[in-house]
Amino acid sequence: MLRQAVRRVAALGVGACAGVGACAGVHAQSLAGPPRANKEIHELEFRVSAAMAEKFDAWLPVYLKGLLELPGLLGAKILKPLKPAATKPAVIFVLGGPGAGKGTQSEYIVNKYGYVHLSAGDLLRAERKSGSAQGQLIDEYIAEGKIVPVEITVKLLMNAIEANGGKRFLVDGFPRNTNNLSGWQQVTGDRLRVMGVLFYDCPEEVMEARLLERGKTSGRTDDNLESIRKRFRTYTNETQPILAYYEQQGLVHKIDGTREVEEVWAETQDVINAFEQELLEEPPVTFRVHLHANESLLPFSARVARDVLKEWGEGTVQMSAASYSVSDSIKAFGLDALRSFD
Ligand SMILES: Nc1ncnc2c1ncn2[C@@H]1O[C@H](COP(=O)(O)OP(=O)(O)O)[C@@H](O)[C@H]1O
Ligand SMILES: Nc1ccn([C@H]2C[C@H](O)[C@@H](COP(=O)(O)OP(=O)(O)O)O2)c(=O)n1
Repeated sequence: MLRQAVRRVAALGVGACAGVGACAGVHAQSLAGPPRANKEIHELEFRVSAAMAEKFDAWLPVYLKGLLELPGLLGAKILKPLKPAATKPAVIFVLGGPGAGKGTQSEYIVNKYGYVHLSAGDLLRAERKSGSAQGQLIDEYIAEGKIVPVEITVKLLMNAIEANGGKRFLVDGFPRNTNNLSGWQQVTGDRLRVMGVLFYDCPEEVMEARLLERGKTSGRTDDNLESIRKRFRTYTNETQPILAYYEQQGLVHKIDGTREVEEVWAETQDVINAFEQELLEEPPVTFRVHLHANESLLPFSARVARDVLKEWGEGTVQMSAASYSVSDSIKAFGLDALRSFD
């Protein structure tokens, strides 16, 4: 009987069985074609939960290098460079007028959900205090209720994000104008995943009363009536258009910030829970590898299945394997374009 040009050998959970051939559910899918060459390309596909994808991406090339020591294995290529959304740090922006309750709710979120809280205002105030060259400029902007140039703010934010290495960030009080927004987009590109915007909506008279109260103890140079009013103008003229921008993208979650802290918190949790759910439901990431070998797929696939099970445990990685004769696979996959892992 003619050997099939393509044999889809298995679609199995690595944890489900010890060897490919022994698995229930193994099936052969026949595609017409005469036998060509002895050499085969073994295509292995790994489906990895989004949460594990980054670690798997780091492990796979190292593992394949070791695997190449096996006799009969001629080479290995990783087909798909990895850049899934799931591996990017998630960012939630927290916006609202001065005194709307951004900092208060952010603290609650940090305590319950473990997000890293980055307040643009706090970072700027810390930078000012550190006595850096730009300290005086920051000082003037803050007292005047104006928005500091983004080159300064985005650098502080990115330094904090990179230094922290966390996965979920609350970016509070940013982006506050178009300059903030474009600077952020330029610097972060697609490295971060913006999940949405928490927007605390509160009328000026409520915010003003809160800020004057806060000013009795905050020690902030801008919690006085003159600066507060300037900040309100900046908020209306510069920040509200940013909210409109994100609203158009369906990313804004508006929360009535006038109510008691606990009531605001209850609604905040609903929004964060929805984000958390979204992050959990991230689809798995698929990695594809081609192994070049002399004949016989089964021993290699079984070996990889065992190794993956040992390394990653039951049910973590789903693996399937297929075998192609070299002449067919060159056509099917444009092998010239493949990325070598080394
Ligand atoms: N829902 C609320 N009801 C009453 N006071 C609040 C509420 N949320 C915050 N505050 C108080 O109002 C002031 C401003 O809140 P804060 O969280 O610092 O606002 P923001 O970070 O938006 O400037 C603080 O003194 C805070 O304790
Ligand atoms: N993205 C930002 C955030 C804050 N700032 C400056 C200007 C703001 O009036 C002050 C205070 O901001 P902060 O968010 O700490 O406090 P309020 O929301 O105004 O109460 O910091 C900025 O220049 N750019």
